[in-house]
Amino acid sequence: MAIKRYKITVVGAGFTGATTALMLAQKELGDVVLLDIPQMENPTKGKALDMQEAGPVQRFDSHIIGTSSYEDAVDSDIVIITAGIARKPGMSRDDLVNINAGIVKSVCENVRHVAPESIVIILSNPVDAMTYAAFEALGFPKNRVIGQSGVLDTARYCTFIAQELNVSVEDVRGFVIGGHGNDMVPLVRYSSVGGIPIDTLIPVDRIEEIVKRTRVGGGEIVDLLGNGSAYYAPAASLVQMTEAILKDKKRIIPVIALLEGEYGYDNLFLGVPALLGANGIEKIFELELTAEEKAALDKSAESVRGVTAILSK
Ligand SMILES: NC(=O)C1=CN([C@@H]2O[C@H](COP(=O)(O)OP(=O)(O)OC[C@H]3O[C@@H](n4cnc5c(N)ncnc54)[C@H](O)[C@@H]3O)[C@@H](O)[C@H]2O)C=CC1
Ligand SMILES: O=C([O-])CC(=O)C(=O)O
Repeated sequence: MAIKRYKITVVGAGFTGATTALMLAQKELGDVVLLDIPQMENPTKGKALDMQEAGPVQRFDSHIIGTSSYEDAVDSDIVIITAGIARKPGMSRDDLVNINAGIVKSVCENVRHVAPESIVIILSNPVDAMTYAAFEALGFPKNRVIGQSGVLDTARYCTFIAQELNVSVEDVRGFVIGGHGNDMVPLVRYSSVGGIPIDTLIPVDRIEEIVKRTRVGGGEIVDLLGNGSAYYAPAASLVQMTEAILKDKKRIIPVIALLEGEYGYDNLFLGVPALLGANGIEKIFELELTAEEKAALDKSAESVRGVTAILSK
């Protein structure tokens, strides 16, 4: 019986990339290729070897290698792109657009050649625009180019709801859609705890606080860290998306997808609820929105469109 070992390449071996690689191995989702620039080859090899040596203790058999050669990424099933600069306190994600667009495009040129059948997940910021840049550079069908923001933003939102009510995070459900910026749209009406709508459990002013804190959740961590941005929850989010695809789980989670008319937007990558399975994005769900929710989404879409437009300048 031939059992396939999946190959997952993580480009960028910094905080998010290295954490993702370890979490992927811990879950034995496949063999992991951790890839960074030639100047970082030895540290990348060192991180990979260190992770590999956790295998006997944590009982995983995934192979992890560190490299700067795209030859090692040949025929990857999934490629996760975390390459790029992270923001520092006082910066917005959008400030990274020019430098990270160059990096993401050059990474995608390589990925296109060595792993033409792969499904690519982008993390680099500003991630909505970077997913657009990746889509153009890869030339892959839209179902195979996916950005990560909604899993993370929803995780933050659910964390705050669970803390507010002192209940298990396992029972909290919610959705954050829109762009990965301060205009993102946590959908209170679609949020529940143990099936009970949160607006019957939490006072309006407290819900507003939770929504506000979610919107600046990345900035809260940036300010605390002082010299970089979040990586544990972002890595966990990438791993959840990878697992949904490799196990063909048909999970419904918010991801950044190319919209071609959905929600009234065209030619725009934006966070929306989607079905993730073996073919990547298998379906986009169009939720019914109130006028207020749609206005909030329009505002978020507008700011993503503004940053994405910088790419063609
Ligand atoms: N979408 C999201 O929800 C999130 C996005 N991010 C973004 O992810 C990116 C990475 O963040 P961190 O890992 O914390 O940064 P980091 O600075 O720790 O790591 C970035 C790595 O990318 C590498 N790199 C740069 N150019 C490269 C190239 N051409 N090819 C391969 N590797 C290259 C660097 O050498 C470095 O090791 C940032 O842009 C950050 O803003 C971070 C967290 C969440
Ligand atoms: O805030 C940042 O720059 C990193 C990120 O996207 C997040 O943690 O949400």
